[in-house]
Amino acid sequence: MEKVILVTGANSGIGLALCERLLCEDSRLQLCLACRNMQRAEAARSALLTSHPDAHIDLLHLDVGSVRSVLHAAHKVKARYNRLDYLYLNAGIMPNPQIDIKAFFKGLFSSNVVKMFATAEGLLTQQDRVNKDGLQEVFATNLFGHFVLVRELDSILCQAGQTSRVVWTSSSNARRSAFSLEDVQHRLGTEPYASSKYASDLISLALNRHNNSQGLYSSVICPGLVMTNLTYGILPSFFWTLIMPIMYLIRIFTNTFTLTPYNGAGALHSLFLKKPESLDPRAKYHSLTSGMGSNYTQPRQMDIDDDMSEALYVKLLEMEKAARKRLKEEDDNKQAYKKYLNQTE
Ligand SMILES: NC(=O)C1=CN([C@@H]2O[C@H](COP(=O)(O)OP(=O)(O)OC[C@H]3O[C@@H](n4cnc5c(N)ncnc54)[C@H](OP(=O)(O)O)[C@@H]3O)[C@@H](O)[C@H]2O)C=CC1
Ligand SMILES: CC(C)=CCC[C@@H](C)[C@H]1CC[C@H]2C3=C(CC[C@]12C)[C@@]1(C)CCC(=O)[C@@H](C)[C@@H]1CC3
Repeated sequence: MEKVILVTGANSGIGLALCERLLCEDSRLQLCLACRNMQRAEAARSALLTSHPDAHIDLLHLDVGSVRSVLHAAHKVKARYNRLDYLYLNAGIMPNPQIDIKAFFKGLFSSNVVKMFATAEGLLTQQDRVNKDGLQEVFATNLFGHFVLVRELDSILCQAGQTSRVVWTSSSNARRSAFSLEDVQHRLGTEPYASSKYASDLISLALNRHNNSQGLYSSVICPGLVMTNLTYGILPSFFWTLIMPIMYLIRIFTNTFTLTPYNGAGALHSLFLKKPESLDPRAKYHSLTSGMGSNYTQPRQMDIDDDMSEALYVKLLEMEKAARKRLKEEDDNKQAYKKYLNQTE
């Protein structure tokens, strides 16, 4: 049987570019596009089929920000496939981003200018909100839903005599100082995106510790700065169009300005080609682009430690248990109410 690959957030940007690159690599792959909006998912499948008419592309409804949707989607995946070779955890959000203009101009004339363009450290804040599960939306989407998905798919990811891979689309915006074990959802701060991405770096390390012996390997990548719906949400699109020539100019000095989704998906693609045993669990694999526009991948050590990653892993397990309990209670209450209605009729 051909390799089975599931990509979350596959209908646009980096996720869609990854699917295109994977099909160019091997058009016989079984691709599963896991998306929250089926209309956009259909459009993505049509676009992929235009360039690869014989490709095997399935769609799966998945709202990674909802635990119920994750459990339902995982159930469907297990019914559809008897193996899962690659699970790309790519869906992500950055709601209500705000740029600190003063910090931007200050950074522009400081020795930290290259770092500022690569990581946006000190430049970017977001306004988060609580979702239906009672969780912070950024945490729920970028981290927790994906964590529950990996756990739920464990039976087809960890199979005897076979290796499987989980790849997280993290970011160079991930920063230890934006994350706190006392506030893993980042309820109290203004950098939920940086916090959620740092948490995904930690969780990847923990997944390796707990699952390598069963043949499951986890890695993290950073796509660089890519022009997608996510980045277009940061500033008005006319502004981006206006500064595009400047962006290409900056790329001469900053290899992290990958700019196109194709370039951004470079590290995701290169991990597909690498043997899992050869990967460094403490490295983040960066998509980079030279001034002339050629694309390459480079591993860089992450600022993470085992104790913190284990502590977060334990916390997420507890949160997962609580979420499952809450959903079960909801289902039981619904059942009891239905029964009551039937009896009173
Ligand atoms: N662009 C950049 O410069 C960088 C991006 N990244 C990361 O790359 C990843 C992909 O983002 P990018 O391609 O840039 O942006 P896009 O907005 O184009 O892609 C994000 C994808 O995630 C999906 N998504 C969002 N929320 C959910 C949800 N609750 N359930 C299911 N799918 C969801 C979106 O679906 P929909 O179309 O329905 O919204 C979309 O398909 C993200 O994790 C992002 O954080 C990291 C570093 C830099
Ligand atoms: C290029 C010019 C002249 C102005 C743009 C300034 C900022 C809008 C821009 C500078 C660094 C960028 C950046 C990101 C967003 C846009 C910037 C802040 C990200 C935070 C986008 C999402 C990510 O995950 C990061 C890897 C990006 C880091 C750099």
